[in-house]
Amino acid sequence: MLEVNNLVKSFGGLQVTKKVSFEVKKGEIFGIIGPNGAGKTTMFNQISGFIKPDSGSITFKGNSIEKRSPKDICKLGIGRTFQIAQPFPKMSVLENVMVGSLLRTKSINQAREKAKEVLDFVQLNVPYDTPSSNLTISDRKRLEVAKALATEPELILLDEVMAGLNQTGVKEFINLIFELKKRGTSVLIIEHIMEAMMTLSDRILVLNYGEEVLTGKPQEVANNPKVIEAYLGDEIHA
Ligand SMILES: Nc1ncnc2c1ncn2[C@@H]1O[C@H](COP(=O)(O)OP(=O)(O)OP(=O)(O)O)[C@@H](O)[C@H]1O
Repeated sequence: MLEVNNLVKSFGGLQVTKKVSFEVKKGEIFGIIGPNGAGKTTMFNQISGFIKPDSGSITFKGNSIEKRSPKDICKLGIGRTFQIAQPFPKMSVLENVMVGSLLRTKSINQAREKAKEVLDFVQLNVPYDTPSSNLTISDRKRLEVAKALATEPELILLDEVMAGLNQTGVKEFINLIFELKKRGTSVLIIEHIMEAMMTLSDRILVLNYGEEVLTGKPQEVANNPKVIEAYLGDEIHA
């Protein structure tokens, strides 16, 4: 479904994506992990068109997308969330989600119905007219996912949607993501909560300093000494 090939990106002298390649299959939950600054969000930004790679290619359902705009990429079927959720603060939760659903329809009524359906699916259990600025962290995360889902993605990129949640919140999110998979949506996920990544992911790519350390099943990744070293860094030598 998604193929990333030899992707390279530098900011000034800092190379943050170093010839990274991977593919996400239809229906798969594919995780990306790595220490802070490893280049995970930069990878999402390239896939979703917010920054352009210096070289390499990204193909989605056979379409080359590395030079396309974020809107075109979203229309093709890739939705994303942002690490720092930024809802439109003066708008209600329903209106926020309608911004997403209006990508697929010009009818306000249809957009509203779609937005309600998505809000119910993510279990954002507040009245539809609640101003988004009044939401708790956990509900903001749900709204962030709802906005992305309203664009009807075939592949959704989730960037640390569980950060800051308590254990119950994390469990609820894991169930939600499994539910997405059941509905046929492919998922590319970045998360620091290792337990969640190990439970959810079919396969995991480990990045360190912009480079692939390993791609494998959760168990292979958890037991790999290179991965442990990437995480512990200097501590392991101390
Ligand atoms: N627009 C930018 N300009 C310059 N440097 C950037 C830019 N965006 C990211 N970087 C740098 O690129 C590196 C990778 O950042 P990125 O946000 O992709 O890491 P990450 O793996 O997502 O980290 P975290 O887990 O902390 O979110 C960091 O050193 C960061 O400072």
